[in-house]
Amino acid sequence: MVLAVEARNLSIGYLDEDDNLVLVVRNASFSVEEGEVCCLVGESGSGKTTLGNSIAGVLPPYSVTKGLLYLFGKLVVKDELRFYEGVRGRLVSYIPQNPGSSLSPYMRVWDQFWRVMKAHGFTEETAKKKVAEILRLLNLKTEVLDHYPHELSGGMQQRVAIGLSLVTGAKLLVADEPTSSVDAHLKLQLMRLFREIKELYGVTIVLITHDVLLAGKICDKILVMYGGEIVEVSSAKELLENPLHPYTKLLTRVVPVLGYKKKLESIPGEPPRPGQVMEGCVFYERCPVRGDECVKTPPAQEVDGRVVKCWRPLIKESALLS
Ligand SMILES: Nc1ncnc2c1ncn2[C@@H]1O[C@H](COP(=O)(O)OP(=O)(O)OP(=O)(O)O)[C@@H](O)[C@H]1O
Repeated sequence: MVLAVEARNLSIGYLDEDDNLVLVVRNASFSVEEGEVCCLVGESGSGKTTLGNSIAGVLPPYSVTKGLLYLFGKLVVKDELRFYEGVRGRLVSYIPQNPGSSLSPYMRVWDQFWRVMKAHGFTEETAKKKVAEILRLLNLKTEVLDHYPHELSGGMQQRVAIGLSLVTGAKLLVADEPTSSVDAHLKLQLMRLFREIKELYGVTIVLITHDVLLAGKICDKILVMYGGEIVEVSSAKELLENPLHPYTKLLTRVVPVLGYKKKLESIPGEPPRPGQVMEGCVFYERCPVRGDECVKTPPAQEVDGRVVKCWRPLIKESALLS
């Protein structure tokens, strides 16, 4: 089994105006197998983008890293040292939050493909073939190649940007909230597209989303983040059918379901502030099943091949949560 991503005690932070280190990802240890579609889910500010950026090699230079990160066995983060040279584009491609805005407004679509592909050693003939294949997959007509991005709809721009991330042949795609700027119907289509991409090209995909139900529809594995920590890692099916962490359970109730009238609930209380020093469990303040032991930091424990960071995993449905 090849691991596309392996993180060991990875922490990431930024320096605040007083030069204090604010950790926004803490001690993340997880792996993503080659060919898996893995989603990072969690509320806004939980550290998903920062963790995704570390995998994609797009962390800002002023960020601070600790711990280890490997991509396909290649060490890319070793504490404060980073080794992304030759990795971005070749091993990993990044699709930003608003992919359309990553396109150059001054170049026709074909020129944008050609610029990238030329740099990766394609001839014009092989590039044209490859682009035609990718456009078919993305359900785009070849006419888009003659257009400037502003002449295309937002959804088309998004698919062009996804196409650009595929042409270099990277083995790992990281997409940050790729569905944030499209309507609910297109969301599912776009997420399914990622699955098709995985099936056709065998790439590993890391998707960042706050929508755990959407994640459940297309992912193999879900990592749930809360307050900078990974609190649960599970297969998508098991996580939705039987969430182990109380936070995961609550998270599945706050997302609207397309086509169903469902009363939405919110999770009472506020998530921790970035850098807030916490004793004990990171979810303590908002947890409906907390107990005395939760003032101590829970270890990441394995339950039936899943990982949960909680003293009181919901192995049985808790009466307090129903
Ligand atoms: N470049 C940066 N410089 C300083 N602080 C940052 C930077 N990027 C993110 N942060 C801070 O790190 C914390 C985690 O942010 P991050 O964007 O990783 O979370 P997220 O879960 O992806 O949230 P969202 O869904 O809103 O994007 C936030 O408090 C944010 O303000």
